Amino acid sequence: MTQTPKAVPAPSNSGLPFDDIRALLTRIGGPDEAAVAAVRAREAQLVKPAGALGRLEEITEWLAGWQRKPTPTVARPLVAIFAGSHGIAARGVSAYPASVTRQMLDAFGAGHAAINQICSAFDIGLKVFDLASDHPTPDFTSGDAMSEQECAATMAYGMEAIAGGIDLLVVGEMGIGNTTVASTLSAALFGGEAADWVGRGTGVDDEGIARKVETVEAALAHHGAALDDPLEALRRVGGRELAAICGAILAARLERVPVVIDGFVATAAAAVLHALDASALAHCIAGHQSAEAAHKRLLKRLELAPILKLDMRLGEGSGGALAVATIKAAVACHTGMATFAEAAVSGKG
Ligand SMILES: Cc1cc2ncn([C@H]3O[C@H](COP(=O)(O)O)[C@@H](O)[C@H]3O)c2cc1C
Ligand SMILES: O=C(O)c1cccnc1
Repeated sequence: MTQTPKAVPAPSNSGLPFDDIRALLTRIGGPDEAAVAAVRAREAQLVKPAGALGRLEEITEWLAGWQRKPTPTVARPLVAIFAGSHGIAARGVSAYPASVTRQMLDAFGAGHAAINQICSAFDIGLKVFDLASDHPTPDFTSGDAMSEQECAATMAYGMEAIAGGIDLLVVGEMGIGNTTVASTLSAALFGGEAADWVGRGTGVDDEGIARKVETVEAALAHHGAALDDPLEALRRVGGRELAAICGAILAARLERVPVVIDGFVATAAAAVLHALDASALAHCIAGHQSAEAAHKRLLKRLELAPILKLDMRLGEGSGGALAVATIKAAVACHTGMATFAEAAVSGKG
């Protein structure tokens, strides 16, 4: 595992950093239809009843279309864990202390966490991006989590996740208190009652739930109509790991790397891009549906169908990494199976 050095995102020198992000969004294109057609043509000849691999066939088409090649690969998949810390954690919105974020970064480095085991079980690379996690962002019930420059620079840092020739990216996160961040951002983007977007996260009790609802409501009241712009919502009531996830997803689109989104927190980050451009997540797939009820709600809004439902509520990219195993199997079937002719098996009568 590679652990990148601690980095405090440098302020960007460009006058209007969010304009740079919006400009990148205008450059996103569609999938390679010829690659999709090639996959379909081969799929039809493989030695199985037509369509019998169900969603695996769709997954192979999706991968080929966004990798822009007729024979898709999952040879260099990577889980990127983005880590941040949050001023709102001091409001008692998590079942665990904020110090756990730093301790878990050490655990990732030592190979002690769940994500380490899943990545090694399926031969997936793992990189941790520490987004100044020793410096919490301000409490967003009374201020902004980030300045525009910090938010844009953090998005740019997240873009580094696609470096090194990877062919599939899983976006995951670590940051005590960040399910409340995800709830606030979701409420800002989609409206509805705060309670609809709040869940137990690491396992808060009913009082913890009440504090989470109160935090979301206070943030919405403080920022008001400024949250109508999705990038403003991200910088005001988001967090660094969520901004970096947005950057990573956007860069992946421009560099032909399909993306597997992990749980509620990662999906809330992705929702910012969707709010900016409804086609911005077409190269993304939902790895799983987490046990956090708001995740189901969010996936529905984004029209993303999860590959797995395992009642997981961990984060760290864990559900996304498990989905990579399924995606690998889909590609193995597509590329390794024989055709009816090669296997000398009779076709449909
Ligand atoms: C030991 C430990 C390992 C984790 N790995 C991911 N998370 C997850 O829990 C946090 C979000 O939940 P909340 O909003 O309730 O704090 C994030 O750090 C997330 O990735 C963990 C949490 C803990 C305690
Ligand atoms: O679904 C998630 O992303 C999640 C749920 C609980 C705790 N941390 C993350």
